[in-house]
Amino acid sequence: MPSSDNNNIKSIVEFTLIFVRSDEGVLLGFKKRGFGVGKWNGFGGKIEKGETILQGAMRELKEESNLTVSSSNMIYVGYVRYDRVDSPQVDIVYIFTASEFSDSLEESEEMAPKWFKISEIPYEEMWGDSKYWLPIVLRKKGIFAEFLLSGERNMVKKNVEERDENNIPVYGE
Ligand SMILES: CNc1ncnc2c1ncn2[C@@H]1O[C@H](COP(=O)(O)OP(=O)(O)OP(=O)(O)O)[C@@H](O)[C@H]1O
Repeated sequence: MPSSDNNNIKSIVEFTLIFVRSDEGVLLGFKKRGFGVGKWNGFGGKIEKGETILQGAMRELKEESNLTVSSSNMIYVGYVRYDRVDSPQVDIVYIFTASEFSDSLEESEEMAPKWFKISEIPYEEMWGDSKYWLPIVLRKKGIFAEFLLSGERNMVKKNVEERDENNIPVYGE
């Protein structure tokens, strides 16, 4: 039976996000403009038409920090799904880590990069959901997380699952 309940029709927007690790800790960027301005986050952005998720993640890291990570050093750890009660847009954010990289760190027009010790990550100056799942990623575990948001960014519901390496979630499966 065809349905007139359009609340379940969602438009998916896919993003990438990478957390680069080194002896100095984890690399975050301070967002200087656009979505998330004034917050610290990993590096990433929208996946463009014609590129793979992996290519998108590598391109955004390069654009925003000048670092290069080869595809074999990109580690996919899972994804975070953001649904909204008041909008049909669902954001899927594919999360990567890497600890091998080349080229020098540079500030970009979008991001000011800085290394943080794990114990000094500024969760209060990041998106509010990060504190629920980033610690899991930094313990080298897989992640599946879903958040239901309303209004400006109130969290209505959350589900955060730590995953083993043989159970990393793939969106759409
Ligand atoms: C509720 N939903 C969300 N909550 C928290 N973080 C989210 C998110 N949805 C996307 N993200 C991340 O935020 C950055 C967007 O960056 P954003 O500047 O929009 O992307 P991109 O560089 O492609 O922008 P331009 O369109 O080129 O300006 C990028 O790291 C992406 O992973």
